[in-house]
Amino acid sequence: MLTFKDVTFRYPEDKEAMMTDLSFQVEQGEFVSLIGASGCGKSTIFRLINRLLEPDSGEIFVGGQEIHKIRSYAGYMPQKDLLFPWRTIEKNLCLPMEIQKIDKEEQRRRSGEVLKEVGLEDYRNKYPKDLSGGMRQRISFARTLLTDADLMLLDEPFSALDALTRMDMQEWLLNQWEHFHKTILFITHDVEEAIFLSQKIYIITETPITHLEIVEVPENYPRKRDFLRRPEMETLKAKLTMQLRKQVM
Ligand SMILES: Nc1ncnc2c1ncn2[C@@H]1O[C@H](COP(=O)(O)OP(=O)(O)OP(=O)(O)O)[C@@H](O)[C@H]1O
Repeated sequence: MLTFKDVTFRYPEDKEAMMTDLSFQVEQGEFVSLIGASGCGKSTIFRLINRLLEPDSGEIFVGGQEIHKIRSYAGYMPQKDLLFPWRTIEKNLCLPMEIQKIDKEEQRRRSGEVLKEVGLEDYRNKYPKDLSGGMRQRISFARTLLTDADLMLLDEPFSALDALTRMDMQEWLLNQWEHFHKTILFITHDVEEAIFLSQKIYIITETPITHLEIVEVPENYPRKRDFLRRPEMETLKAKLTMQLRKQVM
């Protein structure tokens, strides 16, 4: 689904490259978390996929095609929901479709459908202020779904939520993933969140990034949270935490 092939990138202001000859793949339908110390380049990888930045060399492919040759191949969900407070939930969901000049009836139909999928159809005419943090992130996820892209880039979407809502949202997200069969690349700082959610964890171990270390999480879905308390998972959690701390020290 996603391929980085020998990608090199340096911010123009920086002396050193952020990544050199970085290659990795994410397969269709996978749930992959991307972890690494603060400032190591996780969001830069997302910006390269979104084409907010261009590599100095190398290629990025989605679905086997070079990304500069295709449109609407990735949906992006940021940490903050970025909903407009003066627009109703429906109007917020319709905004990207308005920009694409999609017919009003079709906008209503599609936003209604997706609101039902995320369990918030009764909130169509409410405003963002009427919703809890978790609900707003569900709306933000719904808006990402409306891009119709198979690849979803989720950048720490739950980091601003309280611990209990965050757990609910993690379980909710896994249900959505199983339902929609999307490919998810998920940035998090939380090692336990990465283990609970993903099939594979890609770790940035150094900058410039030359490779990603890959760890597989040996647990089938649907997952129950108590698998995190098993000794081998505690060991994995300790190993990943140590790896991240080593980068900071
Ligand atoms: N526009 C820019 N110009 C120059 N340097 C930048 C720019 N944007 C980011 N950087 C630097 O690039 C590095 C990687 O930033 P990036 O946002 O990708 O890190 P991150 O791993 O996502 O960090 P965090 O976990 O804190 O969100 C940082 O050191 C940052 O200061």
